[in-house]
Amino acid sequence: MDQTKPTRVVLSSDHAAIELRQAIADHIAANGYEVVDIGPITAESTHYPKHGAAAAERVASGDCELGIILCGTGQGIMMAANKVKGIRCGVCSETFSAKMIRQHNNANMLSIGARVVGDSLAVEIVDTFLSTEFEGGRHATRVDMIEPQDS
Ligand SMILES: O=C(CO)[C@H](O)[C@H](O)[C@H](O)COP(=O)(O)O
Repeated sequence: MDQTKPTRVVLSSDHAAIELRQAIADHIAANGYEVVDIGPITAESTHYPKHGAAAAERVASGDCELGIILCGTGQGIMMAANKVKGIRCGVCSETFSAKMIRQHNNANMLSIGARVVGDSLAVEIVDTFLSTEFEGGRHATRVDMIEPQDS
């Protein structure tokens, strides 16, 4: 990461995670990250695929360096994000996985289930994800193999 300017982090969710998304946005903004919260604003029922894809596009385009997305389980919105070329998103319910998806998988997006983990654990997971760097080396070879090869 370029340490000379704040890391831009895109946030999105579906209706199941509006309050947790706001708590995460406030927390990471207070810690010096630039938050790009692309909504939705209300808790009206909505469709997680469009919100996962919209956040993923922000990361894939380079507008944001990292992304954090949330839905009820974290699973559906993660699946949608991972359909976007260049996105590596993992669902985490504990901090060890949040550390490893950065160190070994160079994940550029994190997904959390608001109906799975409590708010304080979610914030710990976010902090771990944001503060862990990719190790490179043998892991870079493997991460390169994830991207579909053009035929
Ligand atoms: O967990 C989810 C997908 O993996 C999402 O939160 C879905 O929107 C969830 O299925 C929502 O269910 P709801 O009964 O419509 O709130």
